[in-house]
Amino acid sequence: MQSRMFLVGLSGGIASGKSTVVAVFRELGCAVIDADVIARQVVQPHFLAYQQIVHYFGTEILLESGEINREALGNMIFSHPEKRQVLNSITHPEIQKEMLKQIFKYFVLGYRYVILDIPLLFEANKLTKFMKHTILVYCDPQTQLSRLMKRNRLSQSEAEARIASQLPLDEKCKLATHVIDNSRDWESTRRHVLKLHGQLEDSMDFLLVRLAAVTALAGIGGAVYFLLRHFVS
Ligand SMILES: CC(C)(COP(=O)(O)OP(=O)(O)OC[C@H]1O[C@@H](n2cnc3c(N)ncnc32)[C@H](O)[C@@H]1O)[C@@H](O)C(=O)NCCC(=O)NCCS
Ligand SMILES: Nc1ncnc2c1ncn2[C@@H]1O[C@H](COP(=O)(O)OP(=O)(O)OP(=O)(O)O)[C@@H](O)[C@H]1O
Repeated sequence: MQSRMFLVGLSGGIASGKSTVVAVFRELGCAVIDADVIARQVVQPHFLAYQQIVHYFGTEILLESGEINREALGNMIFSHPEKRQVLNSITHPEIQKEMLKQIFKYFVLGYRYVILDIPLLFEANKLTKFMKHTILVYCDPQTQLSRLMKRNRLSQSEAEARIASQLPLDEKCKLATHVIDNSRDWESTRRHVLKLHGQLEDSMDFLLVRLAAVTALAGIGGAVYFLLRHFVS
């Protein structure tokens, strides 16, 4: 097991391309934790968040199977900021607990860094202080809108409401340590991810070099102390 590990936060806007970028990092063997996947797990029936959601939003947001109707809940929260706030306050603590467990798992497995894909990373800015790097997956506003409308089959006003529920991408760009522009074709995004992956691996080497230097200095200090104690009276 390695002794030092660091966290890399990855974020973006709705439909800006986080999953697309993360797929390349996974292909390169990186450990990735996806907050959207965890957000789906923690609202399964019998989980605490599920019970709280049904209690607040009512049984009309349930499918016949008893599972949460995500489309209905999405329509409700993206057009009502106060309802969105309630859903966030129910789900976010559960998501964070599960993320911590998974970070620990990757630490035990010996990974030197873990990429945390968190859509609301910069909105909940208290998380960024734990991260050595933050990556923002950007795409220009028109491309974001059209990709979101196409993928989720939304009208323009529905898609705009979802985009408006998050900090503007231009603002997030200023807060990130790295920006990947996903406005163009897949291949140009892929090239950018490969380059950034190289930088993350290099910063890992730098950590190892620092660790080696500190160990060497401690060894030299110990040797000097030993010589002084035994040969200088
Ligand atoms: C509202 C829900 C039911 C919609 O589900 P749906 O399957 O349609 O979308 P999915 O979960 O795949 O999210 C897609 C994207 O929507 C955006 N989004 C999701 N929740 C929120 C939110 N509370 N505020 C702003 N944007 C959000 C993110 O960019 C996310 O990547 C779902 O997103 C949810 O439960 N959200 C609350 C939990 C949360 O904040 N998740 C974001 C990760 S921390
Ligand atoms: N470079 C690209 N060229 C064309 N289409 C793209 C590109 N990148 C992503 N897309 C498409 O845009 C949509 C959004 O991409 P993706 O799902 O990766 O975004 P996301 O940020 O993970 O979204 P969300 O946060 O809403 O889940 C998808 O339908 C995807 O296929």
